[in-house]
Amino acid sequence: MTSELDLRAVVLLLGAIGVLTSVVLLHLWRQNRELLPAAAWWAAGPLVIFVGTVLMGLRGWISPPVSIVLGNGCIVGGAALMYMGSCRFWDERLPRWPWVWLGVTAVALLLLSTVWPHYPLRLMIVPGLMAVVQLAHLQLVWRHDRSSFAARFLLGWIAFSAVALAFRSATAQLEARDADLFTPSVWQNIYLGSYAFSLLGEGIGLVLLAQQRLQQHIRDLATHDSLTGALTRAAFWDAATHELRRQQRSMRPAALLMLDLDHFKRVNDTHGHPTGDRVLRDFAQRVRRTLRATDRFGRYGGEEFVVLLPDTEATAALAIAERIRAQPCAADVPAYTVSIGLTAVAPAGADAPPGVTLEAAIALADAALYEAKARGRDRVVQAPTGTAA
Ligand SMILES: Nc1nc2c(ncn2[C@@H]2O[C@H](COP(=O)(O)OP(=O)(O)OP(=O)(O)O)[C@@H](O)[C@H]2O)c(=O)[nH]1
Repeated sequence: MTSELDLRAVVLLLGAIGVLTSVVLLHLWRQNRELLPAAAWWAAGPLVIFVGTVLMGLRGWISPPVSIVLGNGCIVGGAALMYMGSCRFWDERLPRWPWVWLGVTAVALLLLSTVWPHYPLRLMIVPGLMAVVQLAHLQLVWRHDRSSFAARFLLGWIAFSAVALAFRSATAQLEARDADLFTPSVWQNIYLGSYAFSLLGEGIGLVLLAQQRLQQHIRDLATHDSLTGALTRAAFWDAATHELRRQQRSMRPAALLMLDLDHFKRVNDTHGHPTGDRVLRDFAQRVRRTLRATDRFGRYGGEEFVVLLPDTEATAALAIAERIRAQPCAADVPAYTVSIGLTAVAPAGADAPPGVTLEAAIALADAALYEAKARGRDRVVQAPTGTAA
């Protein structure tokens, strides 16, 4: 088994896998620069690893410092770039000084090993350092996503490579001092084979992760209003109908709010349409700040919004509506006010009769909103209870 594999060819094959991965990731980045800046880092990683494998493949033809120090440096650096890509992907700070010191120490030890050849030492340092990078990467992905298929796939491959690298580092002392990367051994075959596979698996995992984010973005575009980020009318309708049925089945209360900015036409006419847009965005932020994650917030049309509050009694809903109304607006937009109509959607058998539909609830909240406008605006009006039939 030891002599059947040409290890130089395996190392170059590993680099070629890196290039393929890199081309796909680079393509993803070029198509979606704004959304996937991380893909540039991810693409750079395997490319740098490829350079490293070429430098190492040229061992014997180029000087040892270039082949050993730069080659190994590129391989560790490539893995670090992929890790940094994931930091960018989840908006985490890039790793700082401890990593620089670790890298500097490793380069110094590798330089030393070119004048004082000691293969086991080198073998301990390089896979050891890469295992540390992979463990950090593993921990990062684990913290952000361990439920999606893409993340699980990636986690599996990173874990596999971390184990292979740690194992190689731990068994380094079994090698002869004057051996080198291409000295055939069972461990070397297993190690290089595993690393090539894990690089491919990791690359596929990163592509899947990027694709998952793109899909999510497309889904968001279809269901969210691009100006305010609130659900579109159709998406709100679907979500709220589903939620309302659930509330009614489990006999829990809910409330519905219709919100309309006051004299919004005047804002547009006085300050211009772009300022009107900023007001709408500010208002949407104001509402979101007040709501819980389970509440549904949609743009019903123009400057009219709608909110469904599950598990909320009328008195609590009134307090929430008041909080939205009374919140100060941002300093960079003209002052504006809002009128809110509210209706309680009580469970069957309580205030409201069974089977209150979303349509009926909206009609009630809308009537209350009309009342709020008629009474002078900038206020919350609750629809009379027991009228949701
Ligand atoms: N800037 C901006 N304006 C919008 C948008 N959608 C609707 N509008 C404007 O919102 C205004 C709504 O005006 P009206 O329906 O008369 O209501 P209002 O002036 O708020 O008066 P009341 O509701 O009675 O207080 C119109 O001038 C629309 O052009 C938008 O996306 N951006």
